Amino acid sequence: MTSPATGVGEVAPAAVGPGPVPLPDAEPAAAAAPASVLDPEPADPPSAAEPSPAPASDPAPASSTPEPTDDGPALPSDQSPPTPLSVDTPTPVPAPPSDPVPAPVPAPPSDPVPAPSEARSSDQAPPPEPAPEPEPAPAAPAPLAAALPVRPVRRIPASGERLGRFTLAEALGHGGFAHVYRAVADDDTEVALKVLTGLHDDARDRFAQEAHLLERLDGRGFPRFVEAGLDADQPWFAMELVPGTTLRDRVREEGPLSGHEALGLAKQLVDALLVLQEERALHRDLKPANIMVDGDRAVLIDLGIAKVFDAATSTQPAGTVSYMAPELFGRRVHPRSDVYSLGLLLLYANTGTLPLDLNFLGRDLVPTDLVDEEPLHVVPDDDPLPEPPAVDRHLQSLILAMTRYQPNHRPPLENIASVVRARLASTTPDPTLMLTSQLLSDGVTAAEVAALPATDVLPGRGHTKLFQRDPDRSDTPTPSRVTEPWHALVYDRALMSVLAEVHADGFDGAAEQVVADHVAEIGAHVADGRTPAEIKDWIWQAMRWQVASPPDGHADTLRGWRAFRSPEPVPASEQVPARSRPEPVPPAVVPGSAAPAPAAATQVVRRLVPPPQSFEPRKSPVKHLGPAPKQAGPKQSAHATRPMPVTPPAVQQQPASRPPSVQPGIGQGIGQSTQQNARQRFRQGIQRGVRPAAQPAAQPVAQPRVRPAPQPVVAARPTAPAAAAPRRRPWPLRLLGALLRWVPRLLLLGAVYLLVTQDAQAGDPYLAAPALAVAALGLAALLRIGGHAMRIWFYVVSTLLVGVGSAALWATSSTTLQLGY
Ligand SMILES: Nc1ncnc2c1ncn2[C@@H]1O[C@H](COP(=O)(O)OP(=O)(O)OP(=O)(O)O)[C@@H](O)[C@H]1O
Repeated sequence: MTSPATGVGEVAPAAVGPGPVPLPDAEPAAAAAPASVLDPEPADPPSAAEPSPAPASDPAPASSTPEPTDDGPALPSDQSPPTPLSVDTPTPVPAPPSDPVPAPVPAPPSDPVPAPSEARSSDQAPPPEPAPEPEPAPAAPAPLAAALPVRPVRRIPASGERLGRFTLAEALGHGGFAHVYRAVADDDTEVALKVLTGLHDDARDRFAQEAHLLERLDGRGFPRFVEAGLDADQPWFAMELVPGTTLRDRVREEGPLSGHEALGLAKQLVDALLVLQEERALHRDLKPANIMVDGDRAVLIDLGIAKVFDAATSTQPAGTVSYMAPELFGRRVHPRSDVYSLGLLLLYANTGTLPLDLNFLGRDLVPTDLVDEEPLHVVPDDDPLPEPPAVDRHLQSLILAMTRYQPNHRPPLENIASVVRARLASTTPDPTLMLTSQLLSDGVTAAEVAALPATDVLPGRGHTKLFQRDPDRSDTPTPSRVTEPWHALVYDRALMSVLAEVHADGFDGAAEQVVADHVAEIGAHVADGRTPAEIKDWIWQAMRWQVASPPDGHADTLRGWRAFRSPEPVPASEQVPARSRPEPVPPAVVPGSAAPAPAAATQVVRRLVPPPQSFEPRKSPVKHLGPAPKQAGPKQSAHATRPMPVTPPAVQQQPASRPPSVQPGIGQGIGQSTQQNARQRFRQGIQRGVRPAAQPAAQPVAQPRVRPAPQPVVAARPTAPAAAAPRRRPWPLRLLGALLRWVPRLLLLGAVYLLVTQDAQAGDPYLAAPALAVAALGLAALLRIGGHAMRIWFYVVSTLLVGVGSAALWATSSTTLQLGY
């Protein structure tokens, strides 16, 4: 699924939890920062000089250290015989060792492992390197070692190791749960060998499923299956080594494909997906990094999260955010979910770019959605602004049909295949092929369709009715409003920055409170009636974060997280005076937000430069180290002082080409408005006691040149709902909110007062106190739904106590009366 550098928007499933440690980032600054989620393409892969994924050269200790795994202690190499796939053998899982001890680290090789491209260009396979000698791991400082939780990490094999009859050569890439190597068989044939390195609960099963599926696919559009060792302590399988490069790298290096080339690519991919469909499976992770291209041949790789389609729902959110079909965010897998991703993939192939938030629009796309008017790169002042990439008109209608919001409005693969073939043969395809019976039943007659030219676009209105063409109007209709504005919270970098921290530290329980506070701050209407818990769950799905657990001794609450983050106050001698405290450096670029402006005054940044990284779940070193504000070590302080993001001035002046509601951000608007609040929170509480990192003096930045937004384009965008306006609620409203939050407390106090003062003999009603308590609970619940931070559990417990107390009093007094006292 991923190449050496996990991409932005590629939230590797197994980068969560106790999976292997990803490659160290090339840029330290980038490494320190959480990053953008939805950029379509990953950061550039490391160069040959950079550490390779091969463990021997990977300085990440967790990656290179053979440690005990959940399947048992790691072995230096796997010599087990291959398993014939036709026989399903249950995998023995040895009990984990009771007392895991750090295992030796393979000695680093003297020469860096050659980069895949270098190795592939060579005709001769490099001679197998001798297995590295284990050497004792360097002793960690005692206090630090004690602070580190013991996490089982499956070892990552080194070049030169043998698996079955194969000798591993260089690493070709890795994802969250497996590493792929070029390997040489005893008979000198070359294969791509995939080794399981992730430690998810179901990693073994998923891995075996991938191998079995690959075998069944028999090389039709996928690498040919060769052999597997699934019973091994570290399972592996060998497959055809597909020459060439990924589509992502090809587009980056050689530019976008022409319309005809993209249609040729579409044909091969649709055929491959039809084969997959025959096997009743879905790929679920179609993206340019998962397509190998070699000349005109395209091969789909990485069936790691392919799902054999047996139900309408999935328990596991999966996919790469930028290319994910909207229904997958809600865990509803549909047989046409791959059709959606393929549509966006073709857009990327043909234009070399993918607008950031297409799958968050909540409606069918229109032609203007497909191009991003803002240039992707740094433009010197004197240069003319580059034209936005144009989509081939034949592809455009195809892409618009394939990316319809409702899965059953998308054409089936068979129809897409027919249209693509017709286009490649320069004949006119039947226009009804791009429609579905569902779409027709929603309001378009076959006659209407036949009246449209075959190459025409059939934009949807909302996602139910087709646009009825008005002969007097040539412009595109304005689509209906965005239906799910709260989805845009994922672009809110202030919120996402805190959530990424909370999650990285293992405090998922605190996240709900963070969301509740944030929504209450920016306006409850943004939540669109969703509860903080629902929003939090959705964000976890969208980011593919798995449930984490907090470090021992800390409650999984916001308070617990704060305590974890700042257990000790910073001594006065080390505190930086508030006024001289430097502004925090923007740590991350989240989708749609802008990157820091370059230093050179002659250049401006139009959008994300360099490509931002995704929030990689659970990569924060803080989860191991805990807050150490007093320790001045650069690594710790770099993370511990990770500040709330601040938009650099040059970037704030950028024109938004999308309305704020659908743009990365509710984003720009609310992101900015909440930035101050978030920063305030940052200073006041969330990172109390942590000093922000020093920041170099701000560089002078040129005013960005603003491309005047073409009016029709802006008009064609959805209008911003009220939720989008940058806002901080006016003080009377905030005061009213604070007063309202006091009402349930007062009601509860009244209930308790009644309870303790009521006098049975005076005939006081026993129901008054419970009634007041219930009213307090109800009001608190309403306020909570409205986005206020209320502790519902407190009201529930209090109501129960008042009820029980009243009942007890009533029982006592009636007994007393009956006895005649
Ligand atoms: N058959 C193959 N031939 C050549 N190169 C391959 C082959 N399979 C994978 N690769 C290379 O290895 C890289 C990683 O492969 P893949 O995406 O399958 O890894 P993964 O560990 O399954 O990813 P994830 O865990 O994210 O699902 C690819 O980007 C590609 O460069």
